[in-house]
Amino acid sequence: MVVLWSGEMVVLWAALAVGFATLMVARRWWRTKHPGEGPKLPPGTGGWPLIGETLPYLALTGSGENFIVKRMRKYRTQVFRTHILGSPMAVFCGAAGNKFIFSNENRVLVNAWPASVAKLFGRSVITTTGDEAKRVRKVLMAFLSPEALHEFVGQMDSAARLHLKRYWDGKAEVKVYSMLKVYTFSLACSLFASIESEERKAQLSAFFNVFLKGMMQMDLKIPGTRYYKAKKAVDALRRELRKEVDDRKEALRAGTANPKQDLMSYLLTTADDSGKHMSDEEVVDNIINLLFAGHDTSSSTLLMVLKHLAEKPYYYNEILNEQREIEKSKGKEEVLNWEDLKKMKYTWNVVCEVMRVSPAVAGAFRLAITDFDYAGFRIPKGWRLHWNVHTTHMMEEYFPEPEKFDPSRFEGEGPPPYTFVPFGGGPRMCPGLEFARVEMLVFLHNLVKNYKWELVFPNEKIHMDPMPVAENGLPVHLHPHQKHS
Ligand code: HEM
Repeated sequence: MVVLWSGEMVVLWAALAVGFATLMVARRWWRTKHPGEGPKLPPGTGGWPLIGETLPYLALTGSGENFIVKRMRKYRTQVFRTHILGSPMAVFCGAAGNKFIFSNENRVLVNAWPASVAKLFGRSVITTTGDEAKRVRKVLMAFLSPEALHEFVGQMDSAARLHLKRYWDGKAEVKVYSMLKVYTFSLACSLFASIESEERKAQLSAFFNVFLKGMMQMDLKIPGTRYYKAKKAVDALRRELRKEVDDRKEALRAGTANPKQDLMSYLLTTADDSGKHMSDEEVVDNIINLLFAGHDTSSSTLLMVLKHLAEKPYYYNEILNEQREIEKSKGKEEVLNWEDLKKMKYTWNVVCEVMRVSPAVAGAFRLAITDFDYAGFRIPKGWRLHWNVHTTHMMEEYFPEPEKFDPSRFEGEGPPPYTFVPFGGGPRMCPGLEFARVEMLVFLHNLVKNYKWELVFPNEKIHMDPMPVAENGLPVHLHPHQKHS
């Protein structure tokens, strides 16, 4: 019997491993090119080895709209294939594609974030699927439903007034982008965890910004890299919020905290259908999750609203008239309530039109959990799936003259189903929609009734990173209205 010395063994195993890997790659390539009988793969290309079409996807706009529009026109199908961010991917276009994605969660596809991102978020709403996701979302909705939010409108109004007083009043110029981020983060700290101290908010915000910068990077486990720093920052956030949870539990036991005072209290006291409560870790992870999903999205949307209103005085004036009517119906110190929000129809139509032409979120990703056929094409199990907001919003067949800014599109019945999708749709639709609507309307009410504003750089560029960001932070000249006697 020949005895191989350990060096030979290593070489043999290495050769076997390389051979096996080559076979697997060749098999996958063969299956892609020759899917056998039945429907073919959607039209498209896998691009370059390994990187696929990631570079052209990212290069065009940072969120892929032009990349998608170009291919939609070229292939003239409801779905095309590409290879981005390390996976073969099917891109679903238009209302039919959105409907398919939104209606098939847990049947043929599931919500899917890259593993490195999921690791940072722990066990929370965006990382769970199936029954677990339904359970978590149901508990979250105890706080995010319109009924629960009725109670928070006044608090949001007071927060908006305080923010404007502190950061805008008396200034000739403000940088809108950073101010909006301060507003939405501060509001989230108050309403999610009753954190009011400015010092504490600043500390959490610092951790949070490091986390945001590094979360979409590769997990290289190398000190100094963005992902490594993000991991450290999210661990610190967890520790800080865990302290808040411990204090709150104690206060709830002692009867000195209200079970409905904020998101944290709701999560600690709301049981799921089987009577089980979230663990402390889950409460913390879900608060971090909502801070992430719910503050940059609203501030980026408000950024675009303020830009459009500065450029289009007609819509600004119409909004001002609507908000003045509401103001007139109230006492000076009286805060806004749910009934007032119902009267802000015109303002909301303008916000919707801004979200149509300049959406904050580009779309989302899913994972095919089985082979399936769509529009006459075969989509293999394991592929990533993408639906895109902006491309649908710019389709002539749903929105005539799509480049034209026209809030009247949202009057009456509004756009047909699955065509206006800034918040997604189906079981994974944004659960923060109502929260976002209230926080944005309350802010706009307070801003327009006090100020008009003018862009310092009228043609300031907006780029997607991955949400709309203004090149210079959108500085504006502030013009306070004359006070009525
Ligand atoms: C204008 C502001 C906002 C926009 C445009 C927006 C948009 C979206 C979109 C497009 C999705 C993905 C839906 C999908 O995967 O199909 C999403 C998910 C989500 N949003 Fe929002 N969002 C906003 C504000 C908020 C706020 C304020 C909160 C929390 C208070 C929030 C919490 C979430 C959560 C937790 C998810 C994940 C849901 C899941 O995976 O089941 N969002 N949002």
